[in-house]
Amino acid sequence: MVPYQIIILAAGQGKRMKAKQNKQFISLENKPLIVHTLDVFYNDPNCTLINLVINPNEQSEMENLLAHFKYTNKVSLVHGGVERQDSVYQGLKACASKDGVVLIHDGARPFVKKDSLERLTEQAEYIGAALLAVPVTDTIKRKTDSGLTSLNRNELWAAQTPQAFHFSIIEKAHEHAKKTGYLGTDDASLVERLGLPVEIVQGSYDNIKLTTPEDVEKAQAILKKRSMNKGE
Ligand SMILES: Nc1ccn([C@@H]2O[C@H](COP(=O)(O)OP(=O)(O)OP(=O)(O)O)[C@@H](O)[C@H]2O)c(=O)n1
Ligand SMILES: C[C@](O)(CO)[C@H](O)COP(=O)(O)O
Repeated sequence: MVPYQIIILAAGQGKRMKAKQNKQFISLENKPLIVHTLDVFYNDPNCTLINLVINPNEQSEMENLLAHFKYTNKVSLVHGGVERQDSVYQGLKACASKDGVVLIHDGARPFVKKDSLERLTEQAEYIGAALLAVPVTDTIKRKTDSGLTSLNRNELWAAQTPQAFHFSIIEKAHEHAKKTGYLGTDDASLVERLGLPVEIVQGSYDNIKLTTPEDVEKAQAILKKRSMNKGE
């Protein structure tokens, strides 16, 4: 059992979702998406602090939501930045402890499983950096001006979140990325650039990120499957 702090990112605009509001407020089985995500960590005794990174324009909406769903402790609101990486940086700066293991997670991934979390935090504590990922099932092509090449699928993994780090490692990785002007699409890539080891922990194909409208239907199907399994 590894105690951890977590940064949950909810400060994006959800443009690809094409919804009227930030996708974090989309209702799934009568609960906003971000509440499904928060519940996983709020109810985990190993989670000591949640820095929920938000868009400053949504401060009162988020405060109302936290009050309505009775998050009475361990959740703090932090203002995010323009890019995902800026939001993570703000979340790191707001962490109460600069020690131990810190997780970084997309608010738009509500289906992370408890056993994945346990394996992830153990690896992060041991190695220094770890992420959930699943083997790629499609054949991936690289297209450049000189034509197509096919990548070796046996070596390819689709990165997910949470990603977990010793605080000092991810802090250093973000400072280095800032200094060198590197903008990554995930946090593990910032640690890779320092030349430090990062371990993959196999996650679940259900740990989807809700990105496009089609993902809402997938999420509803996952929730339905879960409630049927509970009733067995
Ligand atoms: N400046 C940003 C950009 C993204 N995120 C968060 O990072 C997660 C992953 O990003 P993505 O799925 O791309 O969300 P959005 O940026 O909201 O979506 P889009 O790119 O379609 O606008 C989301 O939970 C999103 O809220 C964030 O906190 N701050
Ligand atoms: C971090 C991430 O979820 C790993 O798959 C992903 O890279 C986020 O990318 P996005 O473009 O911000 O959705």
